[in-house]
Amino acid sequence: MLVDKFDRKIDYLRVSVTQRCNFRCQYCMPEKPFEWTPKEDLLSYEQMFDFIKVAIDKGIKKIRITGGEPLVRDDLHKLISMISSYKPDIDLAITTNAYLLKEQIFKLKEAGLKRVNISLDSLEKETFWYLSKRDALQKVLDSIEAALKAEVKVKINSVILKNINENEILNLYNFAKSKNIQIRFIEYMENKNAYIDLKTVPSSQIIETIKSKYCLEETNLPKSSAAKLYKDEDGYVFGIIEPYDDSFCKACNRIRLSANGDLIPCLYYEDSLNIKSSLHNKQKTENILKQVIDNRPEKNKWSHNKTAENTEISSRAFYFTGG
Ligand SMILES: Nc1nc2c(ncn2[C@@H]2O[C@H](COP(=O)(O)OP(=O)(O)OP(=O)(O)O)[C@@H](O)[C@H]2O)c(=O)[nH]1
Ligand SMILES: C[S@@+](CC[C@H](N)C(=O)[O-])C[C@H]1O[C@@H](n2cnc3c(N)ncnc32)[C@H](O)[C@@H]1O
Ligand code: SF4
Ligand code: SF4
Repeated sequence: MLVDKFDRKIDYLRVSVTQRCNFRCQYCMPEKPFEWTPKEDLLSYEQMFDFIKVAIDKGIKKIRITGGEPLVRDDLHKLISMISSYKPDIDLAITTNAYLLKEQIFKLKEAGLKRVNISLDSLEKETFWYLSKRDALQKVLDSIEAALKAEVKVKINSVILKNINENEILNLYNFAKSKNIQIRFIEYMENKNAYIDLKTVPSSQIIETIKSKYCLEETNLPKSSAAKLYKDEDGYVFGIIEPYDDSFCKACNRIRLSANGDLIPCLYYEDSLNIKSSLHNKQKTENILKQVIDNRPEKNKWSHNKTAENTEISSRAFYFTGG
């Protein structure tokens, strides 16, 4: 079992398989090209799997494949299949913008994928384009249908931004509710790769907006993710993710592997150790894993510094860490 020095059990690994993406979401990536890690520095699937086996043997029970956009690697089903053959009962999921999901979902499901979290920030064609710089809404909606048809468990993630899609909170809510999909609204997290004029919509405003139509209560459902869960009067459950809040750090169970082999102890700290050169040696890989877990901070950097002039802006790119 993997336990850090704050007595938190680590059983969730997020693996980023690429930094590249077919979208340019304003809150995540600059529009102009920038430097990617050279191809030769990226891990192959075999190398990722070498690490994943060690992690599973040490107690990892949930693996999420992310990116960049994981489905730009159109052979992703191969990695899914390696993991699922090694540990069939693992909670195996991906986080995706879903642009390429419809054509891959059956292969992925067959390979052992159990869940998919889909990013969907707008149901309006123009706003979708404005946010992601791609005319892709219909393809994403078709992919959602395809995933439901394939009977893969779906969640939706929506980042809500001031004056951009804050008017769509209820539409997104009703859309997800009508399909019985859990939606999680995410507070925008400032970072150096995002467009500068973006402003977050606080979770309190999101809740108030939903309360204007529905009666809500906070739930006592078991929490395995960063989301606070609420239930409306019809029993529909949705979530709010407040990245600046540190309350879920107390139960944080996750570490991250980047596409170039950086093992990252916490989303909000710059520290990491690269495992690439150790992968041929199981003992060395285990040692690095242990070191990274020993190095996990108690909580995120912004815990006591939430006012504007004190707040640090993360220079870590979401498309690098996988979110
Ligand atoms: N602060 C913080 N935010 C996180 C962390 N992990 C995920 N998030 C945020 O939650 C968002 C959604 O994450 P997902 O990729 O859907 O994964 P998840 O929430 O673990 O998904 P489930 O396994 O379905 O609960 C990410 O984009 C991040 O904004 C974390 O460790 N710390
Ligand atoms: C980095 S993306 C990678 C996976 C995939 N490309 C996708 O968009 O779902 C993972 C998650 O991070 C979220 N994200 C990216 N930048 C963010 C930011 N600045 N603040 C909050 N969430 C962010 C996205 O909305 C997405 O749900
Ligand atoms: S949030 Fe996901 S889809 Fe959007 S640019 Fe970042 S990696 Fe790509
Ligand atoms: S901020 Fe760090 S410690 Fe807190 S939940 Fe995220 S990864 Fe875990």
